[in-house]
Amino acid sequence: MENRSVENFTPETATTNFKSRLNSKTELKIALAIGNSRLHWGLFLGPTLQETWDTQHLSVDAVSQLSEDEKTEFLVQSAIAPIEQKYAQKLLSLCTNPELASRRAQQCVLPPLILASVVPEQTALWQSYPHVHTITLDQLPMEGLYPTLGIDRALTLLGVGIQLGWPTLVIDAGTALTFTGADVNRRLVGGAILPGLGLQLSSLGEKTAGLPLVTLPYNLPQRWVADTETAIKSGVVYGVVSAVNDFIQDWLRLFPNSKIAVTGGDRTLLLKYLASTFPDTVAAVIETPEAIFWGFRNVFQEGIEF
Ligand SMILES: Nc1ncnc2c1ncn2[C@@H]1O[C@H](COP(=O)(O)OP(=O)(O)OP(=O)(O)O)[C@@H](O)[C@H]1O
Ligand SMILES: CC(C)(CO)[C@@H](O)C(=O)NCCC(=O)O
Ligand SMILES: [K+]
Repeated sequence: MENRSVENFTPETATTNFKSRLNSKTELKIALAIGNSRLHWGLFLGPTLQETWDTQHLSVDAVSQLSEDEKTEFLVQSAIAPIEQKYAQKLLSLCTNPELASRRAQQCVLPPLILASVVPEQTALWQSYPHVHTITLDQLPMEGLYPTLGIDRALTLLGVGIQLGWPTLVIDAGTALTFTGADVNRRLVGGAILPGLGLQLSSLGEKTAGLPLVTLPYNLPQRWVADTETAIKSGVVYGVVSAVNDFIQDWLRLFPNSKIAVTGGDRTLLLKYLASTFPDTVAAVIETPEAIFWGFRNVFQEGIEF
């Protein structure tokens, strides 16, 4: 296994790596986790996660107006351009012949794209990428998964469990806020789903006549307040931290030695609010922004051919 971390991975070494690895189809992989708000990308060289980045969803309408070849070209560019930009390396430089995209894709070494998606409409778009594979629940070495469980929850749980140890509780502060826990036998114990911090704010702003759209405060707001904006912030923030604290405490009663990880786009703010309200609880929580990619890595290591 390669002993290289994201920290000491420079554009220079990347360029060398890409050049030397371009012909090794199995080494370079692009992992794409499709969430409800955005796309989360990870670049793997062998088992090593090199880089992560986020982008917007693709526009379903815009893509549907493209011809098949244009679609392929667009998807390849969407996946590859951020990598080329980061490493100042033309991944497809051997393939600049402006011929048909599909022919071009066939002739080039294109990293396979491995999807884990909870948004079927977005999954469908990516099927025109020349070398795409979708991870499903049955491929994960875990017990007790129920058929409608989100693949993001399962993959993240697997990643954290393998990286940090079992039992494991994962809190994903994304569009939805989820709790997902498994025991020492990698068996899903269960979890819970509630609207995420951002979604609570946007639904109040959008579904009421009298409430404005507000953003998440940088610090813990006052609890008892006499203005509308802060009252919304107070309700959402104190509601969420109380719920999170309560789920964690209950989980620790069941599994006193459990690892507890928090991930998702709102994790840093959530941790900050928790630190101000339940410092003892937050001391037990590990911030794991790349947790879902740990899950991808495990799937890659399981020996499934992509
Ligand atoms: N640059 C950003 N763009 C969009 N959302 C962001 C950004 N930075 C932080 N966030 C926060 O991330 C939250 C969404 O989290 P995340 O991106 O993890 O969700 P998701 O993975 O798309 O959704 P889910 O996993 O719940 O389906 C939003 O509530 C928002 O407040
Ligand atoms: C809960 C979300 C939206 C979180 O991304 C996703 O995991 C999902 O759509 N899950 C399906 C339902 C379930 O996990 O039980
Ligand atoms: K839905």
